[in-house]
Amino acid sequence: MRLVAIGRLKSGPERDLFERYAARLRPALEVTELPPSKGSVLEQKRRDAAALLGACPDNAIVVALDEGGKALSSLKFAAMMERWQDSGRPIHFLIGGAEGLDSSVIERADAVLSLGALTWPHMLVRTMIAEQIFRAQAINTGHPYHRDTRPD
Ligand SMILES: C[S@@+](CC[C@H](N)C(=O)[O-])C[C@H]1O[C@@H](n2cnc3c(N)ncnc32)[C@H](O)[C@@H]1O
Repeated sequence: MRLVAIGRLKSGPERDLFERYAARLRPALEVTELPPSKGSVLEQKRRDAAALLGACPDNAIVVALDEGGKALSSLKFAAMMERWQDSGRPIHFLIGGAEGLDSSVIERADAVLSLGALTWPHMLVRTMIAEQIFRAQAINTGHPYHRDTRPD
């Protein structure tokens, strides 16, 4: 399982929080950080997209993080994670840079996931997806970390 992101997560509280969740994940969540590209907005998006997709093997399940994607419940995300893991294919989560994801990434993606309609900075997106993967793991193993106690 791999997270591929544009930009570097520097030492500090954001990185500590990401690592707190990432350390709990089985299989491990490897991280590939790619340098932000230069050029016009369009060029940056295209170059970032080429780098992001270039980091994914052909058989990868590509999960693009984009605010325009599908906002799933944690239970639905957990069910998808279980299916993806059962497929035996490597799962790659993709996070865009300052200019967001190019349409070529959205087209290649097996799933486009939204963490809500708000735009989040990439370092928070990393932590949020790591936490949701951990939550999915807890749901799929019956661990009490996830309490499904909302009203019907
Ligand atoms: C700072 S945001 C980029 C914003 C960019 N201007 C745009 O319009 O997409 C950096 C990356 O974080 C991720 N991201 C930000 N907000 C998100 C959300 N609500 N849901 C899912 N991913 C999000 C996306 O991968 C995005 O490319």
